[in-house]
Amino acid sequence: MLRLGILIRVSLPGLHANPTNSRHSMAYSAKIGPSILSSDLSCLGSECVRMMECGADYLHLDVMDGHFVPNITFGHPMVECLRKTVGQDPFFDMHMMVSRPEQWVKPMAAAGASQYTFHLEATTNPGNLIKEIRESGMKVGLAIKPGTTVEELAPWANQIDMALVMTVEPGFGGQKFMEDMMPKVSWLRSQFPSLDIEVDGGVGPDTIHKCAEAGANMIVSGSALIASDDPRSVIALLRTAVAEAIQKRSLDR
Ligand SMILES: O=C(CO)[C@H](O)[C@H](O)COP(=O)(O)O
Ligand SMILES: [Fe+2]
Repeated sequence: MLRLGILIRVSLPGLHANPTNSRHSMAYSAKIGPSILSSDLSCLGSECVRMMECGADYLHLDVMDGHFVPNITFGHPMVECLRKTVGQDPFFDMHMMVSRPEQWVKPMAAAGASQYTFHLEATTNPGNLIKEIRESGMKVGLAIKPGTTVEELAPWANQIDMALVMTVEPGFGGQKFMEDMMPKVSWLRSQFPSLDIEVDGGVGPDTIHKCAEAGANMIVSGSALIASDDPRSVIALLRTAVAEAIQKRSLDR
């Protein structure tokens, strides 16, 4: 039986697009981040605590503004309350499905966000936004919608901590997983072997193996996990699938 959360070291000379300027460490691991979008929103704090107690590695918090996507969720005041409820330790990955993501960097940092994941489609100046996020003390995630090519993300890959490949059109939980996004993940993994690569949308026990084989290591799961009678087992299953794929990839080298 594999130990959960297996960590591997990768060393593939020549494959990284720009190894000398890369921010990525030479290790990545399987991490599972529940999306609490599908939970009872009147109990967000206790749902976050429940997910962490069930073995989640981080929390994926979906911020929607009703403009970039046709839905509204919550903003930084809610994040501040969640931080107080769960304490300092849990990692908050803010999935910012908002227009003008620049305007929420400082409020989110002050509220206790750990990583600010913005959409490439939402800004005209990704370089400046990356700099502002980092100066605010957060990690940087860069997300692309299904219609955006991975080549458009590539120029920024060495400046970010995580790339998010959306596997549904952003806006709603509970949608069908888009398997045709997997070539994007495979390409990113081949070009940036140590980059954290996240998938989000329709991911659960039925679809995790496609994501893991393609090379994703940060797994967002919403409805499949939250609605489960046994979220602890689902989290363990997802993590094991990713950890085994990481180990297989390292052995294949
Ligand atoms: O960003 C999102 C939607 O835009 C959510 O994170 C995502 O949909 C997770 O929920 P599910 O696993 O139910 O698809
Ligand atoms: Fe999300």
